[in-house]
Amino acid sequence: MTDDVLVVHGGTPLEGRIRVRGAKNLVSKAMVAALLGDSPSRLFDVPKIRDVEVVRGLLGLHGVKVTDGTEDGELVFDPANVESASTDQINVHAGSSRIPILFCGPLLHRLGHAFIPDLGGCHIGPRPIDFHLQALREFGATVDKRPEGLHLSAPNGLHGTKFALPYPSVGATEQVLLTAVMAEGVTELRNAAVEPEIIDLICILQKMGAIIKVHTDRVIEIQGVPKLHGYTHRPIPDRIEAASWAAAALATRGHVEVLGAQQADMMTFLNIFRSVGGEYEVTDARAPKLGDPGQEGGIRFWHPGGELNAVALETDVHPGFMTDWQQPLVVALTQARGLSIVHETVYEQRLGYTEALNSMGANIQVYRDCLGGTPCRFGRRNFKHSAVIAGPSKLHAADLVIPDLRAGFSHLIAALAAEGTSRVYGVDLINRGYEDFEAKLADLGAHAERP
Ligand SMILES: CC(=O)N[C@H]1[C@@H](OP(=O)(O)OP(=O)(O)OC[C@H]2O[C@@H](n3ccc(=O)[nH]c3=O)[C@H](O)[C@@H]2O)O[C@H](CO)[C@@H](O)[C@@H]1O
Ligand SMILES: C=C(OP(=O)(O)O)C(=O)O
Repeated sequence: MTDDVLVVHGGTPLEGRIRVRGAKNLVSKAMVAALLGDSPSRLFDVPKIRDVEVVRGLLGLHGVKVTDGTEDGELVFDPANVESASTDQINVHAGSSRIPILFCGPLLHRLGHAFIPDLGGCHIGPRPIDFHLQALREFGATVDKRPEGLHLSAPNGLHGTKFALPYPSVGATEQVLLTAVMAEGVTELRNAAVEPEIIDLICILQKMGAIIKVHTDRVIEIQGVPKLHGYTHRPIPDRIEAASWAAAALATRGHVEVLGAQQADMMTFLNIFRSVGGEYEVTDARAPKLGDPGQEGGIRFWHPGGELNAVALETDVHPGFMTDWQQPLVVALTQARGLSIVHETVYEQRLGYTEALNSMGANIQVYRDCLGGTPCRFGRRNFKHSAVIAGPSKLHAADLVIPDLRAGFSHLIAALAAEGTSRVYGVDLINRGYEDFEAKLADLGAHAERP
């Protein structure tokens, strides 16, 4: 752990321009979808992040030939040899990723069986997969959960089903989509997740030949088809990374332009950003400002000076305030005057990082109560899932250890906003979801270096 540390000299506003590429929470699923095609697929703007490396490795173990395309960030997937791949290597740990669970449907369609190693991902709650397993069984698969992972089989193929999610789980919705598209007959999914990344995955599957209807009130209907072909796709940009840099601009009283950021995917964040007192300008390549014909699309975020305002926010499924936006933004809330309230309703244990912020001088109290407009699944279940942030607090440097991906970025922002020199340990974890973040910090004028 000693070499995995970043020395951060705080107190300098971040100023400059960075670019976000394909969304971490879509690109990895698009890669899995390529397994379903009977011809090659091309995916553009793939960020160089750990989650992509893990899925690229797993695809390779399953016989998919993954090569770099001609454009920077382009990957080409050739699934021709999946049936002949030897799968004895598959007991590889999923590492840091949650994606392996999404291989179930595609492998069952291609091979009639599958082994899925245990899952990684952020430690922000139990993160059960009961909805996934229930759905797979409803499609006709047998699922045997063992200590080393999941053993699945569907010798007679998979058939469509009617399935209602108890909670609009993103992963479980993707599990159903990736399985239903080639199942025999129609599948109706109720209470589905409808995040932008889900809709983009549906666009990819539709390009491949799938028939998917997105009805109102979170109902998705999939007509199974016997075969799918490859796709060519440029994914939606990473709205979580964009929001993370926006929060960094606010916390350090800086000005950051995020090229590639898309307003439509970030509207709830933009509303909160403005309510806190941040300023932003959407730049649209299709509607360039007068006199700036060559303008690229993106969003400029800046701290206008003066004080920030405390706000009350509740994380929720889309179109609510995304849970992954919460951790970076809270650092900016420590700088706002008054009492801010955060009610985290998606994950049970996503506020642990606030202890580190308190060790830097922040004033954050966490509660088991639902401190929000709507009671959530965690009320009276002993989970500290609400926080009150009193500000403004002057942050001072500290030694920090990163517990998970977004808390990692939150610690980075806090170190940048604090006075003095902090040491952020376990910083490599940030590479799981933020491409070239150290280079981006340098581009934005941050004073941070490896010892
Ligand atoms: C790789 C990826 O895309 N990760 C995202 C995905 O995670 P992921 O797909 O794991 O998130 P889910 O939406 O499934 O999980 C949210 C909640 O659903 C419940 N649940 C989920 C599945 C299940 O089988 N049983 C169950 O009870 C849990 O309470 C969990 O806390 O969506 C989350 C919510 O937008 C994001 O924070 C993650 O960044
Ligand atoms: C929770 C996250 O990712 P994962 O689901 O991959 O752990 C995240 O991206 O904030």
